[in-house]
Amino acid sequence: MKNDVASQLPPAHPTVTPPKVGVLLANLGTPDGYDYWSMRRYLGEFLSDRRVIDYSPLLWQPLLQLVILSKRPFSSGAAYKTIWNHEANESPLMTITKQQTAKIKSAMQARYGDDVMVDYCMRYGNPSTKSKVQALVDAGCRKILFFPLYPQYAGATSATANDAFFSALMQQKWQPDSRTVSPYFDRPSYIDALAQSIERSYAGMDQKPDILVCSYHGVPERYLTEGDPYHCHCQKTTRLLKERLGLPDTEIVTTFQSKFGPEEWLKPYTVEEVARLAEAGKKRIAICAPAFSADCIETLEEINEEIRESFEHAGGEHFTYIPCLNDDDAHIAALSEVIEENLQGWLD
Ligand SMILES: C=CC1=C(C)c2cc3[nH]c(cc4nc(cc5[nH]c(cc1n2)c(C)c5CCC(=O)O)C(CCC(=O)O)=C4C)c(C)c3C=C
Ligand SMILES: [Fe+2]
Ligand SMILES: [Fe+2]
Repeated sequence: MKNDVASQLPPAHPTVTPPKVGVLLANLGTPDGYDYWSMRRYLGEFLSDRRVIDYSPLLWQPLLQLVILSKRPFSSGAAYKTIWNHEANESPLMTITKQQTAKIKSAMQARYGDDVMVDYCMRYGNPSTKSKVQALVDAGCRKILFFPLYPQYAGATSATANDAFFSALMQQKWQPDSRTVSPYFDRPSYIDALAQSIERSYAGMDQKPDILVCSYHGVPERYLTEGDPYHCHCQKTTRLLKERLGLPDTEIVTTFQSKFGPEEWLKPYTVEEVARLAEAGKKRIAICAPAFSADCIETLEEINEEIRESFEHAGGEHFTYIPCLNDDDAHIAALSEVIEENLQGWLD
C-alpha cells in the first residue's frame, strides 16, 4: 500500500510548489499604443481613479466620458507619438521599467538565488497588478513584497498602487503574506544617485548652470491641505539634494509641473518659473525630475519640449534636461538596498 503524501491527496488537489518570495515593482501605467482607443482606455481608467480625481463620480464621469475623453486622447496620443519606442512598440516608461526589472532581478538573484522572483506591474493598463499578483502566486510565491516606484508618497500614486495590490490579494483563496515599501525620498543612497547624475551632467558642461530646477509632478493644492504629505516629501528631497551637492539656496529651486484641470495645483508651476528665471537673467538652467523613477511622457515631452520652449521663449539660452535615474547603476543599487531591507526576516 502506498503511504506517500501525494497518494493521500484528493484527486483535484492543486500542486504544492516549494514556497518562494515575490518582489513586485509597480509603476503608474502607460497606454498600449498612441492611437485614439488605446489612449482613451488608458486615460479613462487613470482618470476614473478617485485617488487621482476625487470629485463625485456623478459629476465627474459625464464630464470625463463625454468631454475630456473625446478630446484628450488625440492631443496626448500625438505627444506620445513623438517619444514612442517604435522598435519595441511601447512607451519609454514601459521600456525603462523592463530594464529596471531585469537589473533588479539580477541583483536579487545574486543575493538570494532562486528563492526570490522579481517582476513588474502597472496601476493602469498592462500588465495589470492583478495579473502579476496571480502570476507570482501561481509560481509559488507565499510572500510578496510590493514596491511602488515613487520616491515621494502621494495618494494619487503610492496609495492607489497599494490599493490595487490589496484588492488583488482580496481575490486570493490562499492569501500570501504581504508587505508594501514606504517612500524612499530621504534615503542617502537615492539622494546620492540623484546627486551623482547631476554632477555627471554638470561635469560635461563648459559652464555651470545658473540654477538647478527640481521639477516634480504636481497635485492639486487642496490635496496638501487635506493631509497628503507629497508636497513636504518633494521639498525635503530638494533640501537633501541641495545639501549633498553643496549648492547655495540661490542655485536650486523646487517647482511643480503637469497641472491638470481648473483647480490650483502646487506652486510654483515649472512652465512659469522657468520663464521667470530667464527674465530674471538666469539664462542657463538645468532641470531634473526627482519624482519620476523613469523617463516618461511628463519628462521627455513636457519638460524637454514644452517647458524648454517656455524658457527659450522668455530669453533663456542654455537648457539642459537631466534624465531620470532610470536603470542607472546607482539607482538600481539604491532600489535593491530598499528591497533587501524590506525582505528582512523573510529569507534569512
Ligand atoms: C510622479 C508622480 C506622479 C504624481 C504625484 C501624479 C499625479 C497626478 N497625475 C495626474 C494626471 C496625469 N498624469 C499623467 C501622466 C503621468 N503621471 C505620472 C506620475 C505622477 N502623477 C507619470 C509617471 C505619468 C506618465 C505615464 C507615461 O506613460 O509616460 C497623465 C497622462 C498623460 C497626458 O495625457 O498628458 C495625466 C492626465 C493627476 C490628475 C494627478 C494628481 C491628482
Ligand atoms: Fe500624473
Ligand atoms: Fe509641505
